[in-house]
Amino acid sequence: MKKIVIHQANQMITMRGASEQPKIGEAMSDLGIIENGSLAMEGGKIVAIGTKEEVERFIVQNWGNEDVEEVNALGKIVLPGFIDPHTHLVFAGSREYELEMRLNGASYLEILQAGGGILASTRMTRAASEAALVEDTWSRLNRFLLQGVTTVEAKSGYGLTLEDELKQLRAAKQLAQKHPLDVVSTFMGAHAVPTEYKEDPEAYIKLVIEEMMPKVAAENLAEFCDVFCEAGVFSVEQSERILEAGKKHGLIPKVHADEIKPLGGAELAAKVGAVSADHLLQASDEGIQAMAEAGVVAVLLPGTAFYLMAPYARARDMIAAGVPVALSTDRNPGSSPTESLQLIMNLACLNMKMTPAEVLTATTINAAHAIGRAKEVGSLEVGKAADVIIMDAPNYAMLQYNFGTNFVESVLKNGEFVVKDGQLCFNT
Ligand SMILES: N=CN[C@@H](CCC(=O)O)C(=O)O
Ligand SMILES: [Zn+2]
Repeated sequence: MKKIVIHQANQMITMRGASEQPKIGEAMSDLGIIENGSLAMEGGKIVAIGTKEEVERFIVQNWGNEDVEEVNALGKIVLPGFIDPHTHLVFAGSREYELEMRLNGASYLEILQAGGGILASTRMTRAASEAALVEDTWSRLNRFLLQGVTTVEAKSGYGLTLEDELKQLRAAKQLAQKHPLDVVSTFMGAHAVPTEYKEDPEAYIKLVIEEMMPKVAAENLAEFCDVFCEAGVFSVEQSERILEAGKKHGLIPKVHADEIKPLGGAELAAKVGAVSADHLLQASDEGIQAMAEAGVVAVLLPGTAFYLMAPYARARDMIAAGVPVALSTDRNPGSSPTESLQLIMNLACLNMKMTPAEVLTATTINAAHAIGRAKEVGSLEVGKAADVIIMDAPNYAMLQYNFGTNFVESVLKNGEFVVKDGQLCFNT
């Protein structure tokens, strides 16, 4: 089994100690940094981590003279692979013309209500084959990997018929099997009411609950169920029904909550026991409190606020209230067309006043909690997957001092190099 050791990082950012519960409050600033730290991996897992001396001792005692690939990280930082817990990854086509419509005054919801937005991507995705979706998405995953993202969540929701939702989820499953990046799927049949059900949204909800969910569960195509709980899309009451039905099929709830209008999505997430509530630009004080009490992770998406020119979520109030905060790109073709999680961290820092330390917690261990993967990834600890980033920066504060810069030099996924010297280097 392949053995690799990374020697002497300026800062080895471990994120240790939060695999059971996400980090909240001040703990979000504790990165578990080991100065001059080293890391040994074997068989895809981390087998030793500590100071240079501690890891050298491990190697002498356990590996003797066996072949070891040695990587020098002197002057660099090493951290867990980033996790992006909210994307609409699999879709066909693009909507560049909408940017100009929005610049001329049309709102995101107006475009959707006129049959554009999500519904435009739905038309293009319906027309695409599963193979074409896999091919289109492949390059997006590559761009994520080049940015240091090693696990990504992916929602359906551009099919909106039984067959097209299954097609999107099957494409995600193929990608999970073929691409080195881990893809974790969420069923989001309730992303919009498709045009053909405009006059009878209840009939569409029936289709989602009675036909889509059983098939998604039977084919084991998703772990989570998400709903766009928004004015003019799905009401709080409809969202609750959908999420409760999902639970009966073993699908863990997530909510697109309080994105554009303060509807009560945060409160709903707490009520149904959602693992996360996402967006939250308009979340109420009561909603934030309810999330803190129920331990719902707030997945904040500052790229969407930036791109929709909307007010940012109140990250500071959430952290003060004890809500675990995670960050994500919300990669999608309408409200956040980017794979740059590092830019998202810059936006979170400068526009939501999250500190350089907090944004790293929010994109590693807390993001892992938002998709139920915190026991496997999100921190550098013995026994966890060797998903590791080496960044060409002397300390983590550099990542937020600069903006729009990709500091990733190398990425290891399950103990194998997938990016080296800034270039993809995996075989499929
Ligand atoms: N708000 C709903 N869904 C996506 C946008 C999808 C789209 O515009 O295609 C989001 O999370 O921002
Ligand atoms: Zn979304």
